[in-house]
Amino acid sequence: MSEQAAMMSEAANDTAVGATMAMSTSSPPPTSPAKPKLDLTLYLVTSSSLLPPNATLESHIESAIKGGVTIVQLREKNLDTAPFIALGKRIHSITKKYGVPLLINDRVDVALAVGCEGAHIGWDDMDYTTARNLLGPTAIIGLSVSNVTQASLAASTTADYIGIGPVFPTRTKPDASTPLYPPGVRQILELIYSKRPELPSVAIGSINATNLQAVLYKSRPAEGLPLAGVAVVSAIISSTDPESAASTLLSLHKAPPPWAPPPQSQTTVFTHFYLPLILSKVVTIIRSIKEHKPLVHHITNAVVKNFSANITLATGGSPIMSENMEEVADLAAITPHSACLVNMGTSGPAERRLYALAIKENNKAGKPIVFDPVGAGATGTRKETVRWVLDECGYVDVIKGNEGEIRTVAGEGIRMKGVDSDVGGGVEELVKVVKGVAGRERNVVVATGATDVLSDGTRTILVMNGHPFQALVTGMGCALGSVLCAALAANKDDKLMSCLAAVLLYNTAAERAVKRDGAKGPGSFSVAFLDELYEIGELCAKGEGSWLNDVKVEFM
Ligand SMILES: Cc1ncc(COP(=O)(O)OP(=O)(O)O)c(N)n1
Ligand SMILES: Cc1nc(C(=O)O)sc1CCOP(=O)(O)O
Repeated sequence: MSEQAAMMSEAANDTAVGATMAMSTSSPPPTSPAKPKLDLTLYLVTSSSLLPPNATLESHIESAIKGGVTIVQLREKNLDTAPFIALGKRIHSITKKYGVPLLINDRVDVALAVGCEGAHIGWDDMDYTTARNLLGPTAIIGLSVSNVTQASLAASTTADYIGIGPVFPTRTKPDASTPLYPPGVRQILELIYSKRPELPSVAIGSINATNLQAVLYKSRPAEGLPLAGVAVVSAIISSTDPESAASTLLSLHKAPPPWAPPPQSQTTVFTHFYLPLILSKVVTIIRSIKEHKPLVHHITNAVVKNFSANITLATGGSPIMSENMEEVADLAAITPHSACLVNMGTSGPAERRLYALAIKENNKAGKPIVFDPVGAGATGTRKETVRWVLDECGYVDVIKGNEGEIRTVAGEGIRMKGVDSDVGGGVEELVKVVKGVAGRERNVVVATGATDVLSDGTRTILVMNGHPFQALVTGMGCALGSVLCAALAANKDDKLMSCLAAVLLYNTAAERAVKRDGAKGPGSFSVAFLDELYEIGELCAKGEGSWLNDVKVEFM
């Protein structure tokens, strides 16, 4: 008998996690044991090479289980068979104590020898059918997928779960495929759901305490199973306190993300029948800006700072223009009513670091972020900045841009001339794009133009108010970001409703401004516009909504 065969036969006599977790090695016994309970909430995948100095894998795994890890995978790329099996047995004796399943990565032979609960199989490893035949029907078998084609094949097996990755670029697996980012994970979840609706999945690849909630939130399909959990290597294995690293990840998994609207808060039905109710909410939101005087932290371009500050003040908000990295966390936490504008009008490497920090800190504090992808399609650098902000920096509550910018965000190969948008698609086409981006990002998108299009992916509104002079004043477009921030900071319940209030305020102020005496061109218009913003705020403070009599909105 070979050494490997001897070990496999010895392992068959080992007891797995209780009787229920034993797995068969040949033909199943007459009364087949049940499959071990599979809880993928927090999946620890190991790598001894990433342990901190002096730590042992055994103690690290035990601590991580105490912190809340629900399943462990032994993934050791540089171990020969015998030491791999020996390590597997030591780890299994720990995981069994806690009733946590242990799987072996890639090596079905080692899984059999250890007598643990199953194996995780990659695309280049043993084929699923052979692995299932060897491990038996009660073993847990997981399969890796990195694209929809693999997902389709994996979902046609009887695998117990799917590992989807990499979500982000990761140093832990140098040969990993192209990152999927949360929207790519969502596409795979939708595909899996269409083939095997009950099949659970985990995501893997650079998931940590900073991005876990964004991964779960942004990858959630409109219909079907969300991710059952996340799988991590370095976030726990490289920590010097694996118990607290695991418990932090677990609590983040269980808590709703701070940016999620309170349950049942989005009750506004956007139809013409409800227009009076919608407009009365608009008045309430603008009044609440006056009441709360929300702080609007501007990270914006040099060209528009002064104008944006004045617009914020006229609306009833409190502007601060700060690009100091040291202040970002304090500004996000200083008051319950604040929001942050990230406008990439003039952006270089230092600004990009600032955007990342601002998004992270405001996400943590549950404060809304409005992202303005200025000139998104103009250069490769800007396109990459947009991709990076949305895919890798966290969650942005609102994306506001002109048609060209929003189409670029959607992934269209628009070539913009600077920051202007003259892509010339029809409104119907733009509605599809705006809805698509909002659905993909699970946020609100505001596309500005002669007709403004607002959508949260489900509810879509067209606003046909405003005046052509708005396009002739530098900073007019950017400063709408300030008003969106003020409205979102004052009312977090329904973000689309807050955006609608901001857009109606802005465009109605423009229409009223040109009717003022002396507003004959863009210069005098911009002054009259500030006055009108202020005056409409005063009207709303008195509960007065007659300024909304001329609104032109369409609900879709
Ligand atoms: C939970 C989980 N998902 C995916 C993988 C990746 O497995 P694989 O494709 O076999 O790559 P290696 O881990 O062998 O590098 C995983 N291990 N766990
Ligand atoms: C083991 C593994 N599999 C991946 C996949 O894409 O299938 S990514 C990956 C490494 C995950 O490690 P970390 O959490 O340290 O980034």
